[in-house]
Amino acid sequence: MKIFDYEDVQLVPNKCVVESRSECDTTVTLGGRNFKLPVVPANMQTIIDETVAEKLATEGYFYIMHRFDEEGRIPFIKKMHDKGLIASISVGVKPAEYDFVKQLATEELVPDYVTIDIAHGHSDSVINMIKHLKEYLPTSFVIAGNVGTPEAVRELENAGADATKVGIGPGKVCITKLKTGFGTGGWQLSAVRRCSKAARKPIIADGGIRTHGDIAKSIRFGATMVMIGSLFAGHEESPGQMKEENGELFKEYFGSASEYQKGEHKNVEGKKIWIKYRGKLSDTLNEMQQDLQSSISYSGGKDLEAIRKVDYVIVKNSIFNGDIF
Ligand SMILES: NC(=O)C1=CN([C@@H]2O[C@H](COP(=O)(O)OP(=O)(O)OC[C@H]3O[C@@H](n4cnc5c(N)ncnc54)[C@H](OP(=O)(O)O)[C@@H]3O)[C@@H](O)[C@H]2O)C=CC1
Ligand SMILES: Nc1nc2c(ncn2[C@@H]2O[C@H](COP(=O)(O)O)[C@@H](O)[C@H]2O)c(=O)[nH]1
Repeated sequence: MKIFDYEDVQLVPNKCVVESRSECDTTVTLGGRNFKLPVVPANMQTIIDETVAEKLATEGYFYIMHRFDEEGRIPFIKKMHDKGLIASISVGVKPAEYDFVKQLATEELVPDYVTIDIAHGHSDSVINMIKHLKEYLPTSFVIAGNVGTPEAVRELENAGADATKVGIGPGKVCITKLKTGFGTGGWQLSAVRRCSKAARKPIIADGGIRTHGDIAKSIRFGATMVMIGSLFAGHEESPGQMKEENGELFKEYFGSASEYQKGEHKNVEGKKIWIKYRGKLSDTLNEMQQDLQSSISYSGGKDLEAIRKVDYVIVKNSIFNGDIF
């Protein structure tokens, strides 16, 4: 098995067919809707809140609201639908979540997208939740995860998932790889490649994106969409605390399985870091779009499909995926 990660690979340019990078189309379709970028901010409490979700939806970006404000989900769906925006929420797999899904069906509050968000998605608990969602909310687009193997992708797809999310442990605030010895940290790009070869439905590559060029690499190896946490942390709009140190501003970014999220030190697989303040989210989104347009131009095409066909070379081997421990 050929194993590599983002920093080990470079894509090989093809002859340019556009006169300006602005001609390159970065839009993607997921669940029958078009979005401006093949990128979704991570469904984490220090990355997205209702204000950020509304901004993203209004401006034509895909978003997934986190699941950590359980009571807030129903009012959130109502608010988004009242404003004519997509409602995209997350659920877990505990018994109360089954009742929540039934309540949505009873009240005819149908989210457009539902993401099942747990650490070890290749499990009966996720398969059962996919079936429950398909029974009660058959028109919702179900994203299930997280997984790291082709077998898991097939099994979740066969259970009814409309897309799967790939990435166990490559995240910036993830310590799963250190605490358990398992995961796709250090070979996330290869895992995306293996999973996408087995997939019949879209794959969302989740975690380990450290530069905008990694988005193009994810697409080259089969991702339809890329979920990103750390590069979206630290913005003016990012939820969470800000601090000043030696005249510089920082914002917190913590893992969903960290003690900061859980409120206790039990089964902790995440940590907190401070990200240097980055300014406005729109500036980052615009720069991502420009960089991806440039990637498309180097691929010798006019849209994301062109990236999928380019050659690549392995330039080095690494296991730390940009993280310094
Ligand atoms: N993408 C990634 O690499 C990772 C992401 N996370 C994020 O952290 C958050 C919390 O995740 P999670 O703990 O799953 O959510 P929950 O705390 O909601 O746990 C979901 C259910 O799965 C069980 N569970 C969790 N981990 C395992 C495991 N390794 N084997 C068997 N059962 C398990 C839990 O039981 P019990 O707690 O009793 O075991 C619980 O019943 C999520 O947002 C998730 O996305 C966490 C780790 C890795
Ligand atoms: N192992 C853990 N993974 C986590 C945790 N919280 C979130 N995540 C995953 O990380 C990505 C974001 O990765 P990044 O490299 O872009 O920062 C996120 O989407 C989750 O899948 C956690 O506590 N532990």
